[in-house]
Amino acid sequence: MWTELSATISSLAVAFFMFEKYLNYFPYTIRGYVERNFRKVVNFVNPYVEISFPEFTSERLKRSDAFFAIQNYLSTSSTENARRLKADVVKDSQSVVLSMEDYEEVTDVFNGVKVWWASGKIPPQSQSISWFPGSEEKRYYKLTFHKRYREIITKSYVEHVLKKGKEIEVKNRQRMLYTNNPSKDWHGWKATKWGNIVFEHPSTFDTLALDTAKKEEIKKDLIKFSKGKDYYTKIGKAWKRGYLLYGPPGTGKSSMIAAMANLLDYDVYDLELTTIKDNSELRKLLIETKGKSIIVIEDIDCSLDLTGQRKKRKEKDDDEADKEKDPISKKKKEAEEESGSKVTLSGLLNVIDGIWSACGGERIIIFTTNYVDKLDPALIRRGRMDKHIVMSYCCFEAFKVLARNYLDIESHELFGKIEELFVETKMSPADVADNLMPKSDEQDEETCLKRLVEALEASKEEARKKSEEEAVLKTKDGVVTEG
Ligand SMILES: Nc1ncnc2c1ncn2[C@@H]1O[C@H](COP(=O)(O)OP(=O)(O)OP(=O)(O)O)[C@@H](O)[C@H]1O
Ligand SMILES: [Mg+2]
Repeated sequence: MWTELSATISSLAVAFFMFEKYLNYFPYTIRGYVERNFRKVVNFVNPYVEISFPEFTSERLKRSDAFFAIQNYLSTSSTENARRLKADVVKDSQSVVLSMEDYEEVTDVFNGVKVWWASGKIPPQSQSISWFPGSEEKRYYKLTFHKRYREIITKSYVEHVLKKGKEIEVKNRQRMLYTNNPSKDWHGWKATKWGNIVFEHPSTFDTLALDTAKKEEIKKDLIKFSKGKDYYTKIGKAWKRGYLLYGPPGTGKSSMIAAMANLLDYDVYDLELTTIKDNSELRKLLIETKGKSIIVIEDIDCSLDLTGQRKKRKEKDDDEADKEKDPISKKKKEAEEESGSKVTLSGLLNVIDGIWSACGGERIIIFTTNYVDKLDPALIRRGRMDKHIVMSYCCFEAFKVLARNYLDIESHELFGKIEELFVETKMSPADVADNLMPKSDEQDEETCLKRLVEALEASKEEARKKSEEEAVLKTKDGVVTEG
């Protein structure tokens, strides 16, 4: 009896295999009918359940996130099992990610339950000629398991696969630096609002010359934020954080942004406000940004006249009536409006923490400026710009980081003199770095350090002269007023 039963099962398996394989050769009109009835018979004896995950969801153009998560998940297990693999080169040709070829099958075990994954594709139904090769093919993954484990597989296993797949995607993804395209280029074939290139800035917190305690504080703040999804939900706040970086030129504001992106593995969106026409365009741009990203507006004080906008508007209202009457000033006003950006302070505030800002989550917004006093207080209040970081002139501790990075030295006899000079002189880390950098093979550390000492002394002398001149001017002023 057993022999007979096993023979029946194997013939059924063979029949099923043949059926699946040759189904496509049936005439299209009767294919559905044959398949339906055959499946009825098979389902009666087949104890296995199948779930398929198609590449495209119902909206034809949107690729399914689940499909990619599964692809990534299977890339780890399939490399050991599958015989035919596909290779994808990621991270600037540095590593290869392998995934299953079409019609391959691999097994996986979850909590002692065995499942089968197979990949396949449905060939195009129509014989149309397409500009995009392969665009009509519909690929899918098929998960097969015993119906006894339906509960555990549909509830826990699928969730586990999607989660792990997303984690792998984050690890493998190439980070991007985006910048907004002018809105006149937003239309047409394949037009996108953001242009992108691979983000490869080498700056890290280790190479950043900054007070150690401050560096650690910023790092902790960033890591706490990146892990804070549940916390932000609990307190009812959008998962985003604003940083304001301010300080004189060359003090490392841009380098700090790159270091932050490298620490958290985030993409960077460099937002150029001057090319955005109005508030609604600004909002559209923001909606198109992805999570795990840093949105940067550099030199916010120069980007737009956001500083005095509120005040100006008030003044404007007063003499609006007079100007409207004058045709020349009306024309001028129109021309100004056409050429310039109409992004307003309130538009920007809305984007940072209005109702729209919550779309997506896990975003850091950074403003940089050289003149913090010029900014409207509303723009930088806590809650909008949660953390204000001042980047100041180089101190001795910051110098030691630069000396280690640029010259590979921890100490030198000139360090004592340099420490003294730093107390009295203001020099940006960019200038210090420039002096420390050997300009030819002949220049050793001694030469570079001496050059720095000379530069510091020159700067000290200059500062002394300047303060003397100011003192003279002040006394003169005093004499004049008294006189
Ligand atoms: N704190 C720093 N640590 C390490 N390198 C620095 C630091 N500050 C400046 N540099 C060096 O100086 C160069 C200029 O720095 P960066 O562009 O970050 O300055 P910035 O503050 O953004 O200046 P700006 O206000 O003009 O935009 C960088 O290439 C970097 O090598
Ligand atoms: Mg900069």
